[in-house]
Amino acid sequence: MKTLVIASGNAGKLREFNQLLAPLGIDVRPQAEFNVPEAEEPHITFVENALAKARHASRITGQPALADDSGICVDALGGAPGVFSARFAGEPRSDARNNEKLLADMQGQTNRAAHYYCVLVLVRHADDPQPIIAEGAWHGEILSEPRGEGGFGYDPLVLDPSQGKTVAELPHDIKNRISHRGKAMAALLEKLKLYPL
Ligand SMILES: O=P(O)(O)OP(=O)(O)OP(=O)(O)OC[C@H]1O[C@@H](n2cnc3c(O)ncnc32)[C@H](O)[C@@H]1O
Ligand SMILES: [Mg+2]
Repeated sequence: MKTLVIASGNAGKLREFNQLLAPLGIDVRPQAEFNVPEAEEPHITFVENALAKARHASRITGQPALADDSGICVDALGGAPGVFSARFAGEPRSDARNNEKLLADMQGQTNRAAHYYCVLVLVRHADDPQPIIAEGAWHGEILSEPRGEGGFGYDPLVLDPSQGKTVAELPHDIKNRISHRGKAMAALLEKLKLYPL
């Protein structure tokens, strides 16, 4: 069984990576198991932040590492919160306060279009010159009040019009199939066939 360190401290992401990868026989280990501290995310692009997180975890653990940098990009807010999604309402980070801020910023907006975006970066070792990079997006609309109990982060506010449900109302297997992260993972697994772990 191949071991893969997940370079994330987000419990919601870790749960989804487990659901996506454990059935494939990949032994998914959160970086916390190896006492990897949180990495800096100083960059203005998702891909640079994901690469920084993957390298950081791989350097400390000596294992291959997979990082995810993701966020919600809202058209009427010029793409915000984007790469700053985790800390939209400042420190300490809180999904509840981030969601309140998003609702406040969207008050009176008629254009509710938004998309989730995810970049995954896998490095075999910290100095891997050929990181595997894959991305996925998921388009939806920002509601004016939360619905649903599942998922994490902004999920109660994001409606998938084709499902008629918020992401927090979708069963996790459906979210994993159609989400930004699920699509990025499918693309990553295709690339991994060419360059196995
Ligand atoms: O960096 P790590 O440790 O992985 O954890 P994080 O929560 O800080 O992750 P990011 O820096 O990638 O920030 C992504 C934020 O975007 C939001 N987000 C990303 N994917 C999401 C999803 O599937 N559902 C809901 N919110 C999501 C959520 O608020 C995350 O905190
Ligand atoms: Mg982060």
